[in-house]
Amino acid sequence: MTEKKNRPTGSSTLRVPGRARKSSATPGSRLVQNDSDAPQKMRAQSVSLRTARGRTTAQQRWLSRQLNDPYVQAAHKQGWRSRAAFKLIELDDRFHLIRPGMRIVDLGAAPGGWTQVLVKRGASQVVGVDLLPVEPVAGAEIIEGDFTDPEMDARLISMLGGKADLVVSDMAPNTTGHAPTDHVRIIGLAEEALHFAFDILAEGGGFVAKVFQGGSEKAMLNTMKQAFTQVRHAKPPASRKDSSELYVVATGFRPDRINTQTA
Ligand SMILES: C[S@@+](CC[C@H](N)C(=O)[O-])C[C@H]1O[C@@H](n2cnc3c(N)ncnc32)[C@H](O)[C@@H]1O
Repeated sequence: MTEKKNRPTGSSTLRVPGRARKSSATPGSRLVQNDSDAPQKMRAQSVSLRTARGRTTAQQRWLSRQLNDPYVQAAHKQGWRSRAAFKLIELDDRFHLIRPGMRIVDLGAAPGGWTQVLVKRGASQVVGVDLLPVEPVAGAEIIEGDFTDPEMDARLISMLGGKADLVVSDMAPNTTGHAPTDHVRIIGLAEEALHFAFDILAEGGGFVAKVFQGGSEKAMLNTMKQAFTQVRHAKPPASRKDSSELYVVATGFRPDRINTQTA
């Protein structure tokens, strides 16, 4: 198993309802919105005025965007816990990543939207982890904890009880508002996820991770190109246009191509 301390730092088209209708989905309702570009950004804008209802202007803006977001409304209607669920649905529709009977690890699972999709699309075993608590998802096991803890890999591997067919990571650190810092942080998480994938993936397995548009992930991409048959970038339609997030999708894991330098 790769030691964490040695690791580098660092469709069917979705039919969404029209934008006009108001939804009952508010931040207090069951649908939890924790995409990387949401409340953290709000917190970063610390200087803001409070409205008559006690919300900051940034909170007011976020709420208004939520209420007018067709994906938020569709998630609420269809029972997904996050609008992020649609990102995985769209990625899967395009790349055919999830197949019945698969064993899958879900990194950064809260509030559980991707986990729901994985189970719904037939995964036989789903193991997830998040810093935040996640309400149980039938058919999945989720640990509350930090994926970067040195013992977390072993815990996840033992819970899965065998090799994984797919590792997905939607992990996003709290954003600082300083793009280069945010980029380095998210790439650090994605690299950890990749090296974990090297430890746990079966031959032919797949890997999906959230990254931010930037440039410094070249080293990670080169490593991935050695270890997988195909590596592509994708920005699913559900990913907000004003967010620099995108996903790297690697398929056809080739364990024989992993050498000590790569791992
Ligand atoms: C965008 S959300 C994931 C949304 C999820 N895919 C869904 O559909 O519901 C990103 C998550 O990454 C988690 N995260 C960030 N850093 C983490 C870490 N070091 N270990 C575990 N989870 C982490 C955050 O707590 C957050 O819940």
